[in-house]
Amino acid sequence: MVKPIIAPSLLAGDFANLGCDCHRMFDCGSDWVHLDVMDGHFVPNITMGPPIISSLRKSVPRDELNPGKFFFDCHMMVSNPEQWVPEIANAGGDQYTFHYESTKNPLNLVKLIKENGMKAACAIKPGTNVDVLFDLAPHLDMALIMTVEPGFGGQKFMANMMPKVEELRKRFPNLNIQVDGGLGKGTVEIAAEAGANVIVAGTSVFKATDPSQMIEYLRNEVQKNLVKRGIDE
Ligand SMILES: O=C(CO)[C@H](O)[C@H](O)COP(=O)(O)O
Repeated sequence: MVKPIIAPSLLAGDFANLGCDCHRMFDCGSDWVHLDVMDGHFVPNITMGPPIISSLRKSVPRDELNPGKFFFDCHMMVSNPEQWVPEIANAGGDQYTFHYESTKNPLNLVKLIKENGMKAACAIKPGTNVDVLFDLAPHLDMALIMTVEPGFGGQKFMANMMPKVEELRKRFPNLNIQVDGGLGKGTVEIAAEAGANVIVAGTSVFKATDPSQMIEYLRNEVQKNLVKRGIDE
């Protein structure tokens, strides 16, 4: 059974005020915040790394009574993802999403992430076949189907990625399936219908007049479809 999880991407926030934006998103009802780590090598952009995540964690400490709260979902768009696992764990990351395309041994990497106390997730770029996730999925806490080429916010949602989501959902009814890129009103409906339950949304949430309403809208769209499939928690 899965539930709707809405993860605003701080990539669309104000980089001079990331701590405030992080608090604002949780105050607006987000389940997670999505932190896009880019190294300028795996993708043609550079964003944040362990020092910023560590500062954000100090600004938004974990709630010991509610361990799932204030969840940092770290999307590692980096070459050599093995290198950063301990640092992201020490910085306060809760989930480590590596790219399938960036590692030679995904299963070993999953083990390393779990040994470091984080949840393990694997992402695939638009050009990567979903089949690569079938053997790995039973070991994962989440799979991420990219709906844009990774690297930049504000791009157009690729609806032709939905067969990947459908195929994964058919095979793994209890897996968290995340979509990332171009999600908002008009596209979340398509992703939710395909079976996605974890929605990353940067531009649509940060540019909304009322981010709380947008987060609620995204959550309702996912919930409706999970109920339809009979897999809601
Ligand atoms: O991973 C990303 C880019 O690589 C971002 O998380 C993603 O693009 C979200 O931004 P938006 O909702 O504005 O499309």
